Amino acid sequence: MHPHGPALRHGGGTPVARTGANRRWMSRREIHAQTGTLPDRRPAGRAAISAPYQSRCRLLPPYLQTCLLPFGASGKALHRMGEFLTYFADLRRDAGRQLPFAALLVALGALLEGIGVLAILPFAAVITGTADTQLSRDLLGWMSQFGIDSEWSRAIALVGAFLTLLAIRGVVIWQRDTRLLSLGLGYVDRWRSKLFRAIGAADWPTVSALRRTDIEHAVTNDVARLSAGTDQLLRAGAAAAMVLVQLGIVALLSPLLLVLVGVLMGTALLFTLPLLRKANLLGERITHSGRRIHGVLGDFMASQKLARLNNAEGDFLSRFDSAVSDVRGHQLAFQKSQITARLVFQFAAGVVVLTALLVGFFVLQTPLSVLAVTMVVLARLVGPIQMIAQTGQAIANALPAYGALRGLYADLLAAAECPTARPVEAAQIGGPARLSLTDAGFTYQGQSRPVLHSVSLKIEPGEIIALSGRSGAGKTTLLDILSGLLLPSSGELEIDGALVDSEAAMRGWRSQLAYLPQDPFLFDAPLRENLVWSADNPTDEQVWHALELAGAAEFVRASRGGLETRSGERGQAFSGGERQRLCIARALLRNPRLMILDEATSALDARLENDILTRLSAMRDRFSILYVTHRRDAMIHADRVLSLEEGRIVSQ
Ligand SMILES: Nc1ncnc2c1ncn2[C@@H]1O[C@H](COP(=O)(O)OP(=O)(O)OP(=O)(O)O)[C@@H](O)[C@H]1O
Repeated sequence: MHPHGPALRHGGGTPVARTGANRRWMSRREIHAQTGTLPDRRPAGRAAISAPYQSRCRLLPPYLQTCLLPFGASGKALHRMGEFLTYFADLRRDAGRQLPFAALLVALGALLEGIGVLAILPFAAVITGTADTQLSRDLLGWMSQFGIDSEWSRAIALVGAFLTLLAIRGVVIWQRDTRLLSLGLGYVDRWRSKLFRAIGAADWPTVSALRRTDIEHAVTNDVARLSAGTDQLLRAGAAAAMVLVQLGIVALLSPLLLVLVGVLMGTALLFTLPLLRKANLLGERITHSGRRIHGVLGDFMASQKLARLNNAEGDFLSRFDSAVSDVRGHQLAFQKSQITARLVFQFAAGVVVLTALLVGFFVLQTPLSVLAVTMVVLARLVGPIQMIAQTGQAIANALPAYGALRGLYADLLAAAECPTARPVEAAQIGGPARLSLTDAGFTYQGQSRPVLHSVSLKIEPGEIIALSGRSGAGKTTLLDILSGLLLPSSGELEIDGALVDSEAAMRGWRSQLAYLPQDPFLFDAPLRENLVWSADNPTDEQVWHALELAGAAEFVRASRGGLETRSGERGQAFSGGERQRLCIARALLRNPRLMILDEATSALDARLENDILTRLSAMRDRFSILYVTHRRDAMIHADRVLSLEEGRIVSQ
């Protein structure tokens, strides 16, 4: 056995189920623990976010469902409540140990607000010279124990106490608000980061099936909506605490008033309940139309040149306008319903305040100072209660964004490659690889027709093999299997005698090879960054050497910035042939044991292609080479030429 064989076999991770390309490396129980949701048992290969996304949510506990159903709560409403509870539990879990402290600050802030309001009573007593409540009498008595008897000394003491209270309240509220803000921001940051990681960790069939613009929309728009909703929810939590304390004060002053206020406030809140469903529906539509905007924009940017050449900008523009106007329409409808709710509530609140005043004065004969405090309390309650009602709408509107994020995350986790796989560095092994593929078959997810049928292929160390075949014959699919991106649906891949049959082994194998796809890719970054990106800190000397071998040194030297030249978006600053040569240099810097070129020299003229293949062939003591080409001239460098036809190797 090859000394490095076990490294390919092991690396941790237990497959839960393994059926060719549809593998699961994390159990459903694990996924549930991380996301609060259970992924479908459907294969992960086609995990594109379907729109509208069917979020799978943990349902409400059965006892709650039983309680709510008689009140006409529909299945959809229960589903939405379940989704909200899942979101809330997720937020709570994420806040972790910060939560009790934040809750303490919220409670303290609310209490200080309440005490501040109650301080009006002794003030009123001092100003009017009458202590008409027990609280004022107690406080005045307590002050006279300390010799604070005169009106002036009482007023000064009260002003001093009030200012101190205000200062403490300021500090607590500042602490509370900054904590809540960082809780909310941290939560959405972690969502962004875990999505990003999950994309990186998901297997190739899943990731390649995702639409790039859907991912962009999820990581930007959906997360931004979740952020706005979370921020409002946390602030509403603080407001709710304040409302509770102030209602406590009303209860202290006059329990009957409390009942009155409670009944009328409840009625006002009920006005907003029907709007929740609408807010949720509009949220779903905003998510859907937002994705369309990203999709059209992505297609337009990717096909700029073609769109201009075909005068097709108008088509993109009308699709874009239609999606933008849809989003605007839904947002406008949502804002209108918020405005309606606000106005309805303000009207109801006016009725409450006036009723409380009239009932208190004429029916209950409440003392004037108590009535004054009650009015202050009620006036202060209107804002927070209104905010709580609006938060309900905002959350209902943001829940579809949360559902989309959670669903995408669950799909990605279900397709996660073994997270503990430790790839073996090529430099540690060295020397060209021996590769053996036996009876490999492959069928793409959702397709009935196999792309590859019983393909067997051996590459000896240092061997150079050319692969040709018609378009669609399955060449790229075969290369993806040989490079450990796809697991064959049947058959086996062995590297140096070790079976590549697990995610860990696939990751390990990928770190030992260099793969040059048909479309050479460069980031919008300096050339140096582009070249050393996947290598192990090469020196400038090594970088230039690789550039020489790839036939790229000359034009890099000639460019004004040298290695610091920016390559532009997707390498636009260089021609197709130059990009290919830069990518070959990057591949060489990886010290690969197998070099795979999928028509990676197709943009070069025959002389340059010949030149580069000659130089690569001279390095067969370092790596084996497998290259796809259709040019007869290019095949002369190969020891063997294979031809693939309809998924079968027909000549060797
Ligand atoms: N992700 C995918 N999902 C479903 N089918 C796919 C996928 N990728 C490729 N196919 C199908 O598999 C077949 C082989 O594709 P492949 O890209 O391997 O061919 P190829 O020989 O490399 O073609 P070309 O020379 O045109 O690049 C094609 O019929 C293609 O439609």
